[in-house]
Amino acid sequence: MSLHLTATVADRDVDVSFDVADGCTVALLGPNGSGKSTVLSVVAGILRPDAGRATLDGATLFDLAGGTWTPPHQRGTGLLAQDALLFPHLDVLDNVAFGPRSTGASRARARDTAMTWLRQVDAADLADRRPSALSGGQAQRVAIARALAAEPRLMLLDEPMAALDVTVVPAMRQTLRRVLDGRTAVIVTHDVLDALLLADHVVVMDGGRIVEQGATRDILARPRSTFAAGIAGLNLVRGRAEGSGVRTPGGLLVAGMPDDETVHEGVTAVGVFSPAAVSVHLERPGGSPRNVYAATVRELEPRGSQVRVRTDELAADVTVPVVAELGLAPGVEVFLAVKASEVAIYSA
Ligand SMILES: Nc1ncnc2c1ncn2[C@@H]1O[C@H](COP(=O)(O)OP(=O)(O)OP(=O)(O)O)[C@@H](O)[C@H]1O
Repeated sequence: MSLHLTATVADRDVDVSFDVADGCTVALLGPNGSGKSTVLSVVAGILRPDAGRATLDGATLFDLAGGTWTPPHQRGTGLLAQDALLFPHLDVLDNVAFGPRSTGASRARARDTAMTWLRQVDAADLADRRPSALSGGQAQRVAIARALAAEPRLMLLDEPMAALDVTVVPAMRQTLRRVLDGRTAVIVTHDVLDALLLADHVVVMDGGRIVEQGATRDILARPRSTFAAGIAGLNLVRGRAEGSGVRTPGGLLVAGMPDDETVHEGVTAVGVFSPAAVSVHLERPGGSPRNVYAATVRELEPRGSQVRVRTDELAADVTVPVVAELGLAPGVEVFLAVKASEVAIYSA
């Protein structure tokens, strides 16, 4: 059940092309407005692109040059949105039985199938409730069962946990991990844990374009886009390779450890380093060779025994006593320092 997609939506400035291999889950990541939901809508058949072609396991979902447009209900795709959108007048069992019923199963058989799926998502005990008597998390479990009961060839999930109380998210993520295992799926998410635990591959979008894609662990370990670095919790500076460093468009030379195989003088490259490797000073530090940036503290964020100090472009993790000693607060001017040995430089 592999998906091949190429699509352009001109008025939203979205232009993408990617594949999802059989049985794999791809996470679509990217900042707000980058086009993730647009891509899902195109695949689901809710939105007609201006150009492009998509096939699912060889069947054409659309081919605009050839004039083919398969309507949403004939695509074999199951869409799970942020909100469960259950039929309010049907009880849970009949909500889930809806898919099998509409493909011709008898009432009894459809209800059997529905019960099987409700068990899969740990919601069998809710079978005779009305949607109005469900919590958000319970309703979303039922929505997952309803989508799966229709036996989709491709599952599309648009931030399925974004509307849920944070306390129910870990259990829901476990359920999704179980039911998506071995299925072909695309999940839109902002959460690094969703990417790590649910997706084999990630596709990172920005401004309607794909800026990087690859195996989840590769992208999160060696991000090449600011967005992927952000969700991986890493600092990233971009520029051109120069000597053993990266020269940013602002003229700053960031010294690091270049990956000799990919980094050649002048290529577009990134310098990537952990906030834990960054020290914070009130005076410009001298001494051992280090990269030093002047910056203004924008935000302080507690992280266990550390505090993440965010500036416009970079972040540093320091201890609480350091925050107190330096009097760090939003608006304070600081110098951030990172040793060249802590900066990985690779082509972008
Ligand atoms: N119904 C619509 N009509 C016209 N333009 C739209 C519509 N929905 C979204 N857009 C525009 O299309 C672009 C992509 O939006 P889209 O919702 O696909 O992004 P997204 O990555 O899913 O964002 P988010 O993370 O905020 O949900 C944006 O410029 C947005 O303003």
